[in-house]
Amino acid sequence: MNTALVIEDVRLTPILVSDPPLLNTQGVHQPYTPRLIVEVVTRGGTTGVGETYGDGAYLEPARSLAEALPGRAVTDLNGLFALAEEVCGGSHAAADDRVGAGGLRGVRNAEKIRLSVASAFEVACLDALGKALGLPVHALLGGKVRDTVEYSAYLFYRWAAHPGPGESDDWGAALDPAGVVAQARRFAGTYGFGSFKLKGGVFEPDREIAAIRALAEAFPGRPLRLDPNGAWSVPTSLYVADRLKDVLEYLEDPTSGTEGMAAVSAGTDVPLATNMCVTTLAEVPEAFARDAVRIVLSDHHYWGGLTRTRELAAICRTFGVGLSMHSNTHLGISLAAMTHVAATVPDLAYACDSHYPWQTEDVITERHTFTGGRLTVSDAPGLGVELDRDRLAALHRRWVEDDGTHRERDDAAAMRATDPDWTTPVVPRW
Ligand SMILES: O=C([O-])C(=O)C[C@H](O)[C@@H](O)C(=O)[O-]
Ligand SMILES: [Mg+2]
Repeated sequence: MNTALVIEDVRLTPILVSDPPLLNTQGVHQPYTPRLIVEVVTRGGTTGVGETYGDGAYLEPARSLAEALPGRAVTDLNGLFALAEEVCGGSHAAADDRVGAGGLRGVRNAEKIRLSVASAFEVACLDALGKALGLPVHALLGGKVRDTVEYSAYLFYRWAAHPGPGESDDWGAALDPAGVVAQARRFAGTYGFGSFKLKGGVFEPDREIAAIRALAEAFPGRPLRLDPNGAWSVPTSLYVADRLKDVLEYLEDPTSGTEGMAAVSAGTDVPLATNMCVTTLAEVPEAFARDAVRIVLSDHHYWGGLTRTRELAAICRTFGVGLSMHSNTHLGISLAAMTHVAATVPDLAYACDSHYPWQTEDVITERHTFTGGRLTVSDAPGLGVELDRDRLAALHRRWVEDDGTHRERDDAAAMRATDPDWTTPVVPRW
């Protein structure tokens, strides 16, 4: 073994990053949201970085893995996942939880949490290996098949400001079709995005139909998506699909569960996409057999990293199901990882999601820049990003000083600051 590639140390840094008051069916984003930054340091002196969800359920298995990893090589990615199974297996297993923030991204179980943790270590190992060899991460995944990756504008209904403390921005409120169109125009003008996804499930369906119609009028012929995070019944989903069938590229998770998604899919020609109904391998056979989804939105965190995202792509290809990328309040390390893996997937037919424009704080020295709605795939060694240690320390300090209010993402709790009676809505909501 090349001893320079042996892991000597692993550093974990939980942080809180500011987040605007973006609305979804469960409530509103908190002013600060947790992420976990993973650094893998080799004996050769190379440091690789990764990033994942940062709620408490992820920290405990991450600590177990960080303790067990030194002495192994950054090349041993299969061994990394076997080790994760050994050391994080039963730790802090959260049962199926469709009512927490995890409910916005499907089933929540110990395996998915473990994969979400291990994925950050995998990305960090690939970053370190790439830096050590002078190769970009995409080369370690077999090489890029495109030079740029397209992203879509991720539109949210939102308030102008958080009701309590929090960072401010100049986006203003977006609570009606005119507000959504204004937000989309700014996204298109600033970043060049050519397709638009609206986070729905916030208002009753007719109001959201009106917003999508307004977008279709403002951006004729552009791909549009609506994602209520499973908030609708099957009949409501079919009602919306019927009214928007001429303008939607796809409808994302209109209803919850494979059964419902299959029923909606059978009743409309609008393709259904998901980051909720199929988020684990165990869910693939039934969902694909029942034609419940046409597009899987992969999230490399919970699908278990970049290599496994490529495996998912092969499965989807085999069954004629499209693949794109889901996003969840992430920073520049994960955006770099998403871009590298997306660059290697041959049949990427849809613009990927990213929350990144909403995240004004980052832990890398140079922010990613979208041009024409695209990111250029980096050919620099590793992920092509550098950690900004001062920023990392400042965001960690915020995490340390937090009284616990923001260390767990809880959109319903954030909503209660405005509406004390708010509880996570039971689905179907409409
Ligand atoms: O496509 C999705 O469902 C998401 O991006 C999940 C997120 O949690 C989204 O709902 C959000 O940020 O509020
Ligand atoms: Mg979604």
